[in-house]
Order: sequence, then structure tokens, then C-alpha cells
Amino acid sequence: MFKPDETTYKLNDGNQMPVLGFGTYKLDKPELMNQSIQTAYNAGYRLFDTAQYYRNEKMLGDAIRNLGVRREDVFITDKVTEMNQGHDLTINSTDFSLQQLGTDYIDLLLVHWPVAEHFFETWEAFEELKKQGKVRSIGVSNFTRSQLELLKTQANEMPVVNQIETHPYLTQAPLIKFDHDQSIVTQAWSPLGRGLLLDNPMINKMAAHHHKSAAQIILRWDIQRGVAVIPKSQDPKRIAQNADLNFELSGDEMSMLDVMNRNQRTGNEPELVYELGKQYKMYQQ
Ligand SMILES: NC(=O)C1=CN([C@@H]2O[C@H](COP(=O)(O)OP(=O)(O)OC[C@H]3O[C@@H](n4cnc5c(N)ncnc54)[C@H](OP(=O)(O)O)[C@@H]3O)[C@@H](O)[C@H]2O)C=CC1
Ligand SMILES: O=C1CO[C@H](CO)[C@@H](O)[C@@H]1O
Repeated sequence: MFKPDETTYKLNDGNQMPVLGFGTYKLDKPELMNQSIQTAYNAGYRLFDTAQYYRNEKMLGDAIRNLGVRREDVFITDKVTEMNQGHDLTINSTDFSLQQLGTDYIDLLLVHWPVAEHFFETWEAFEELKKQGKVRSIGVSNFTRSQLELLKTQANEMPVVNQIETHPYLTQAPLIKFDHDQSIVTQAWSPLGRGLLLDNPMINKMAAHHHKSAAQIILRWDIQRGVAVIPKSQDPKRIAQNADLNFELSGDEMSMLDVMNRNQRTGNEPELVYELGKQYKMYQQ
């Protein structure tokens, strides 16, 4: 049995990344962060996902230290926000992130959203940060196929992870296949569609059949289709539940989930953010 809490993906740079991770967006109070990280660690999560944009890097770093485990026993993902892109801003903001997290390396650093302005410069800085050992693996988030193809025209090394919005209402099959063909691991953000999917009757029928919750069905579907997950919860029972994924969906159940696609996003459209990037320069002037 493929056990998510014990399983890692081998990334294309030779590093390992846990299949199951813990999302921390909106965990913005130290006590809540501490309790949630402790509960998550006890439940088997080893990957913790933050971003400069979440303004909780310091809280997360403190909560991880409070676990009293070795640094190498956890995996930290961080992301460089749109406003901090460009060569120097990427380098400087990552140094600040390291300081906030209280660590001397980040396991996986992602370009949070593709931004047309400074598109290649930002990636050049990512490659430098990796060479300097400040970052172990480099990846992207919210990149479409055309943005990955554009990046490939100049990158010395390609991203090893693409973190994208995907769930049964936004299955992203073509992009996930493209990532896979390029040896890029796809990681699902908002895998539960921020709660949107949890009252879907078909998913609840499957949940009843397996004596699991709707959230567990969706997370298990992701893992069986080769997608890493980072669900967020601040409820101790739900944190543990989302890590309890050692059951199997049948081929028919997988197909039923595969066809629920409605191309329905909860977040921004990546191509739009990419174009809006041209505006950021105006804000900075
Ligand atoms: N790269 C990017 O652009 C983005 C990355 N992310 C990352 O992905 C992570 C996950 O995405 P997020 O947007 O938080 O959404 P999720 O899809 O993980 O859903 C979180 C919501 O679902 C609820 N929930 C969680 N588990 C259960 C459960 N078992 N039963 C019922 N309800 C549940 C939570 O409530 P409660 O807490 O009360 O349990 C919360 O309201 C983020 O925290 C962040 O780290 C997110 C957005 C964009
Ligand atoms: O990571 C993130 C958390 O959610 C935000 C609001 O949808 C996103 O824009 C951002 O990418």
C-alpha cells in the first residue's frame, strides 16, 4: 500500500519531497500556528508550505523549532511573491525569508506566480540561490504550459515542482501530464477547493462507502493520480483526518472523480497574473 505519510517523490534534482504536506495560508496567530504544526507533525506531515505573502514565516519557523526535531526531519516550502520578483529583490527577499524562518536553507523555493516583468531574471536568481545552498530545490507555482515552455528557452535547470490549483472541479489533466513528461512534480494547492467540494453528493457517496470523509476521498484521488497535496486545516481532528489516507480508490471511483472537471477556479487565472505583472513595475516606481 502506498502510504502518503511515509512516501516521498524523488525530484528531478535528486532531492526527495514528501507527497503529503501541510498548508499554512491563513494561520496567522502564533498560538494557532504552534498547535497546528504540532498536531500536523504528530499526524505524520513533514512538509510545511508557507509564502512571503502569508506573513507567517516567522511563526512557522518558531513552531517548527518548538517541535524539537532536527532541521533535516522537516521540509519547508516557501514562495517569492510577485512584488519581490526580479533578480536583486528575489535574492534579498529570500535572505529575509531565511532570517524569518530562522533556518540556513529552504528545502523548496517557488516562484509564487508567473510575472511577465523580470520573468527570466527571477529564475536566474533562483538558480543562484540553489548554487549557494540557500535553497535545496527550485520550482514554480501557477505556471501554465506556455510559461514553462517559455522558461525552458533560457533556464539552465528547469523547475522540479509546479504547485497549481487543482481539485475535482479543476482537474488540470493536460497540465499535469505536461509536468509529468517534463519530470516536474505537480503539487495541488487548495486540494479541497477551500471547502467548495466537500458537499458534492458523489464524493460523499464514495466517502460513506469507504467510511472516510469527502476530504479524504479527494486527497486520496490526488495521491493515486500522482499529485502531491498540501491541505490546510486549523482543526486538530481535520488535520489528522487529512493525513489518514491509507486506503485505495477503485479504478471506477478514480474515473468518476476525473470527470467532475468544470474548469472552476477558486483563485486567480495565471495568464492574467502574468500580464498584470507588467503593472507591478509601475507600483514600484
Ligand atoms: N501557490 C499558491 O498560489 C497557493 C498555495 N496555497 C497553499 O495551499 C494550501 C491549501 O490550500 P487552502 O487554500 O488553504 O485550501 P484547502 O483546499 O486546503 O482547504 C482549506 C479549507 O478546508 C477546510 N478543511 C480542511 N480539511 C477539512 C476536512 N477534513 N473537512 C472539512 N473541512 C476541511 C479548512 O477549514 P479548517 O481550517 O477550519 O479545518 C479550510 O477552510 C494553503 O494553505 C497554502 O499553503 C493556497 C492557495 C494558493
Ligand atoms: O498562496 C496564495 C493564497 O491564496 C491567495 C488568495 O487566493 C492566493 O492569491 C495566493 O497565491
